[in-house]
Amino acid sequence: MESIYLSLGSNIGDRQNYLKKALEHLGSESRLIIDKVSNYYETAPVGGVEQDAFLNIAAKIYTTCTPEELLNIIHKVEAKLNRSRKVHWGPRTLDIDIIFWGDRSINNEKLIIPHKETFKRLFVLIPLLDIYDKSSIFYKKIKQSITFLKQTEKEQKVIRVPEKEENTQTIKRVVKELLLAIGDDPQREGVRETPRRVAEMYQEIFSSQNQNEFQEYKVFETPKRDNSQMVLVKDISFYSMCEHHMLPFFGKAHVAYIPRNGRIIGLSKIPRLVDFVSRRLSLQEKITSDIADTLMEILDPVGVAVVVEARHMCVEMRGVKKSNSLTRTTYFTGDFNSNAQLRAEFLRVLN
Ligand SMILES: Nc1ncnc2c1ncn2[C@@H]1O[C@H](COP(=O)(O)OP(=O)(O)OP(=O)(O)O)[C@@H](O)[C@H]1O
Ligand SMILES: Nc1nc2c(c(=O)[nH]1)N=C(CO)CN2
Repeated sequence: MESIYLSLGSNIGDRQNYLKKALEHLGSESRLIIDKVSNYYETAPVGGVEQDAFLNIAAKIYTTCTPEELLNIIHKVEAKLNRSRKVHWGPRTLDIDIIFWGDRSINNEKLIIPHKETFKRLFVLIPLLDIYDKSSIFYKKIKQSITFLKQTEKEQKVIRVPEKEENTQTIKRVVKELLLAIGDDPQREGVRETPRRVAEMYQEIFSSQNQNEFQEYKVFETPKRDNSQMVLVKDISFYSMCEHHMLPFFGKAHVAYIPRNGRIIGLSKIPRLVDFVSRRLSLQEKITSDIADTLMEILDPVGVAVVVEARHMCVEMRGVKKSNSLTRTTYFTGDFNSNAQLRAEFLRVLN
C-alpha cells in the first residue's frame, strides 16, 4: 500500500489540542490508518500574512480511499475543528495538506500532489523528515531542501516542542535537582513526591503558556446602541507567576468597557479572560494591558479600562521584604484614554 504523508498546522487557540483532535478524527475513519506522527514544531508564519506562530506536525497514513475521497475527509475534519477560509495563507485553527502520495504525481483542478509548496517550506519538511522513509523517493530532496532553506530562509524558524509527557519528566528531574541544590534530600519522606506534585501544578497554573488566543467567548448583539453605557466587572480574583522570579503575584482585577453599537460578551467571560492572561509567566503591567488589548480585539468597544491591584511574593518574601504593599496598575484604551471625565467616572464607581 502506498505511504501518504500529510502536513498539519494550527495557529489559533489551543493549537496542540486542535492537532491532536485532527489526528483523532482522521484515525477514527474506517478506511484510514495513521502509521506515524512527527514531533510537534513551533514555526514562524510563512507567506507574508502577519499572524501568530504555528504549531506544525506531519503524519504518515495508509488509506483505501482515492485522493479525492481523502481530500473530502480532510475538509470534513477541518470544518469540524472550526476551520474558516477567510484569508489565503492566513490564520487557522487547522490546516491539513496532502504532501505525498507514494511516488505519484497528481494534477487536476482539485489536487496537486506533491503539494506545490512542499520544497519551499521548512515547516513542512522538518516534521516530515521525522517520519519519512529513508528508502523512499523524495528522501534525498527533502534533506537537500532543508539544508538549502536553512541557509537562505533565515526567517523560517522551526523549533521542536517537547511533548507534554516529556515536559512532565523534565520538570520532575529539574525539581529533584533543585531540591539537591538547595541542600535538601530528594529521598526524604516529606519531599519524595514533590517533583511530581510540582509538575502537575505547573500544568495547571501555566495552562495558557502556549496559547496565543482567547477563545472562550461569544459576542452578543443587543438593541442598546447609544455607545455610552459602561459595563464594569469588579473584584475579579486572579493568581499569576512573575516572570522574573517564578513567584506568585495575586490580587484583584477590575474591568470596564463601553460597548459599541450594543455589542457585548457574557459577563462571566471577563473573569475567564483574566484567568486566561494570568495562567502563564507574566508581569502585572502585562496582565493589565493583555486584558484591555484582548477586549479591544474581540469586541471593538468604545473603550476599555482595567485596574489591577496585586501583592507580589517577590517583593514580600525577598529583596526589600515589604509585606502587604499593594501594586496598582491601570490601562485605558479608546474613550477612557482620551476622555478624562469618563476615566474619573470609572475610578469613582470603583471606589
Ligand atoms: N496537495 C493538496 N492538499 C490539500 N489541498 C490541495 C492540495 N492540492 C490542491 N489542493 C486544493 O487547495 C484548496 C485550498 O486548500 P487550503 O485552503 O488548505 O489552502 P491554503 O492552506 O490556504 O494554502 P496551501 O495549500 O498552500 O497551504 C483545497 O480545497 C484543495 O482543493
Ligand atoms: N509556519 C507556518 N506558516 C504557514 C502555514 C503553516 O502551517 N505554518 N500554513 C500556511 C497556509 O497553508 C501559511 N503559512
